Amino acid sequence: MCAAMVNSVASRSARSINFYLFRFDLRVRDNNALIAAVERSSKSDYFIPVYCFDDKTKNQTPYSTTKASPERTQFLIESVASLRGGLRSSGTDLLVGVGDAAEYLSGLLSRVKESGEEVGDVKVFCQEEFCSEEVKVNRSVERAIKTFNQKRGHPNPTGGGSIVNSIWGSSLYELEDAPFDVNSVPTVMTQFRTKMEKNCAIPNCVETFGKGHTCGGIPVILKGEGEKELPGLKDLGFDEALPEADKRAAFEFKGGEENALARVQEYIFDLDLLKTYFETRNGLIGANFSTKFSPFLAVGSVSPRYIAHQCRKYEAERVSNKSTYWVIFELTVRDFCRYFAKRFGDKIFQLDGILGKEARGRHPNSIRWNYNPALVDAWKDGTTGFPFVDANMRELKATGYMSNRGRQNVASFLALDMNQDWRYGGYWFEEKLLDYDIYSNYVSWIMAAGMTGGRVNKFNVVKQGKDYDPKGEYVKLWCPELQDVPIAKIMEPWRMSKDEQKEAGCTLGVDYPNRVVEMKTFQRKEGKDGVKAQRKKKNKEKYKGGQYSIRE
Ligand SMILES: Cc1cc2nc3c(=O)[nH]c(=O)nc-3n(C[C@H](O)[C@H](O)[C@H](O)COP(=O)(O)OP(=O)(O)OC[C@H]3O[C@@H](n4cnc5c(N)ncnc54)[C@H](O)[C@@H]3O)c2cc1C
Repeated sequence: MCAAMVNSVASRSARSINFYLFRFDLRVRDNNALIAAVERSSKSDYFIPVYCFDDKTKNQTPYSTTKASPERTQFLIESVASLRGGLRSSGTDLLVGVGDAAEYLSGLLSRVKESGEEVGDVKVFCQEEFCSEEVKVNRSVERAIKTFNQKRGHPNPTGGGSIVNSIWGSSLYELEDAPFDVNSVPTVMTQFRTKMEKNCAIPNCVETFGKGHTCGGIPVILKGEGEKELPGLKDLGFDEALPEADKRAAFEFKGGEENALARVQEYIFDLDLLKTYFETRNGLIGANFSTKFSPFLAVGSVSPRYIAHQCRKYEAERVSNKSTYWVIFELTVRDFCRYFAKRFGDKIFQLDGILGKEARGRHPNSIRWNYNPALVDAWKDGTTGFPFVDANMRELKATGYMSNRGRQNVASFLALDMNQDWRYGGYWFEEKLLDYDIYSNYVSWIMAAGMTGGRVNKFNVVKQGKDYDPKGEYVKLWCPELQDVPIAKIMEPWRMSKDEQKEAGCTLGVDYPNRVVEMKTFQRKEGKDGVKAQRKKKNKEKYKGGQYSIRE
């Protein structure tokens, strides 16, 4: 149908409605998808920011986990509250629903229509997400609005092919600048990073929503909706009150954009920690060995570009070194996970990852996966008898955080030492992590399990414990029963004699568990793709300074 005909059917007084559906981009600053949506709307259109809480996070997954912990849900509530505050300061509001987004949006539309107001075209904008659950939400929103259009006899019920408009966002590098198409996203991080750094500059931040743009308001009938209180934990299926936070927790921040920006300012400038990040990043205890930006990035309270620009500012004002670059490097790893998921979609959730079932038994990385509930439970509870694994798993369970070093070790241990279906680990992380991010989590898991086809990093959890926790402080923090075990044996308590166990007040099998599995000696592939060869190559790759570029 041509535009002239559409205009002739829709009344002149009808105002179009553009929804902006927030998901993992809960911020008003440097939100390029939000700004693009405003730019695609006319000032005479209504512009309605919306967030819909999932009320099914308490449901069981096929891996006997839930979709979120109460702690992460609380962090999310704080983040949405902060977003609403930010939108209000920008002259609009945030309408908040609980449950199905499609039902919520069509309910809002019906209310506008029932108020007697004539509704023009309806569009929904959102940040692009590319795994099945989010795509399913988009499809059901598309269907619901099409049905609304059909019922009201709109001449163009399908919105000309796309009612829902997904816009790429929350990455460091812009998709359209990438020197490859989506089907050729490199599957090896080093290749991805080199290509991005060589060919792309990190774009400038976009202006804060509401500053440079005037957008249409919210229909009068829906104004009260924005005044509704946000749901609490109980409305989302959890107990009202959270258990008291563990005093040993490394992450002790509240959610929200202001808190995210405050943490960026604190870490980079106030505490002046950026210049030593490379040396401290493998730490295990406390808030400051790494940035702790991840929970904020996961819900989108801050953008990676904003962080990159703050790093560049720091470099200009204070010092530029390997550490200042390395935070950008890590954000590039985050990008890698997003781009990888964009290319492979739901394969990141599948047992054989991108290798596919057909490679089972034939690919060098192939594994015969098992599922032994007792072993998986021991892993989850931190009772495997391997102190470095147990300390990390107990920290995750008690606090929702685990260092990157810890995550790599426990993932490798579950998948490659215990040989358990890695998805039990992926889903457990999904439930527990405060910084759970669909792409970073599942891409990291399939990489840990060797299911991307690249190099397999099998971690020796005893050696890693000795290297990264040489005094056993971290292990003792989370496994206090090992407090008096001699330091030489703290990562392998099974080497203690009966007398030593008695002296340490730690009898194996009574005070601390016996090992649930033997650690395997893993036959690594050698040759040009082998671990030794790769390591040699890596050691040659010296830091040459400022490898990323930024649009000033
Ligand atoms: C099995 C496994 C699962 C993981 N699951 C998640 C997850 O659900 N959410 C998540 O944000 N990170 C995940 N990571 C990556 C990493 O462990 C965390 O991002 C990091 O520990 C968060 O702490 P930080 O913010 O202090 O990180 P920093 O070391 O300060 O790094 C700065 C930022 O860079 C990004 N980053 C750093 N390392 C990685 C990485 N390996 N992969 C992707 N991004 C990275 C994060 O956004 C992080 O906030 C996972 C890693 C593994 C091995």
